[in-house]
Amino acid sequence: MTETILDKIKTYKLLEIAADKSKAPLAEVETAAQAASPVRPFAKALIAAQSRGYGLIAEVKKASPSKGLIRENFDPATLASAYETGGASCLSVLTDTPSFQGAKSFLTQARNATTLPALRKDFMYDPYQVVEARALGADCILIVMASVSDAQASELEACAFDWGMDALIEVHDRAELDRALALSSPLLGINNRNLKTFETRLGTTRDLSRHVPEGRILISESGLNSPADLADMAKYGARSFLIGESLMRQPDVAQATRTLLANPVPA
Ligand SMILES: O=P(O)(O)OC[C@@H](O)[C@@H](O)c1c[nH]c2ccccc12
Repeated sequence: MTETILDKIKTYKLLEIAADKSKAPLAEVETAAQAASPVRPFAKALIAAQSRGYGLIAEVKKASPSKGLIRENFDPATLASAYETGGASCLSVLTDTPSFQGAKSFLTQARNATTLPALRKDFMYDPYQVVEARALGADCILIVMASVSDAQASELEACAFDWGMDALIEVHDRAELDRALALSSPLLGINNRNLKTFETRLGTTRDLSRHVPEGRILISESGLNSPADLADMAKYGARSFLIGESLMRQPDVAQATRTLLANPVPA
């Protein structure tokens, strides 16, 4: 089989993690995590927002492997603050550098500029990264089912819970969804983008949503551009959204966020 972008990411990520561990051993990162800013409730913020309107996890995203540079004028603190002004419930901050031009420091900068809870958006394989996320201030971590085993997923989830954080479990197909439902996190993200091919179809949320049981918070992720897209996804039970590119391309991010969230379909 040919190597996918996800395979390439995993290869460099494991090397990065090994290098990070030799620079800052786990005990050191744990000490930093204990001293970090207290956890802000991430899932709760979405639940509260989607009972009144839409929950938005607004993504601080400079570039992506499929689109290249998305936003030239990029200051994580300014963007995060614009998202908060526009009514976002939570932040997502890319900390991966090789594929997304993100940085670990962006997470801390973005979160410190707001009162919003923040997701560390990165490819997680090792509990070390989860503790590191908390040390950077993260309130939630991402678990991409396409790139971890069941055992890894539950280990990462348990570590997030141990540190008081939430975990967003991301799926793209039925098999990943079934594996995700064996975990206990209520936060379930359906990624409309296939991370192996970059094909993006909102049909992914439409198709998979009917297999999501009651009690999970369904988050539609990627490729969402307009209020009409959100209304469409809401018909399928997703009232929370993870959105990056379409907001990052707007000159006035606060106004674009406000416009996107205005006039939610009734719950
Ligand atoms: O920029 P978009 O199309 O609005 O998508 C945001 C987010 O869903 C996307 O960045 C994403 C979803 N899952 C990921 C996993 C890793 C990196 C990035 C992602």
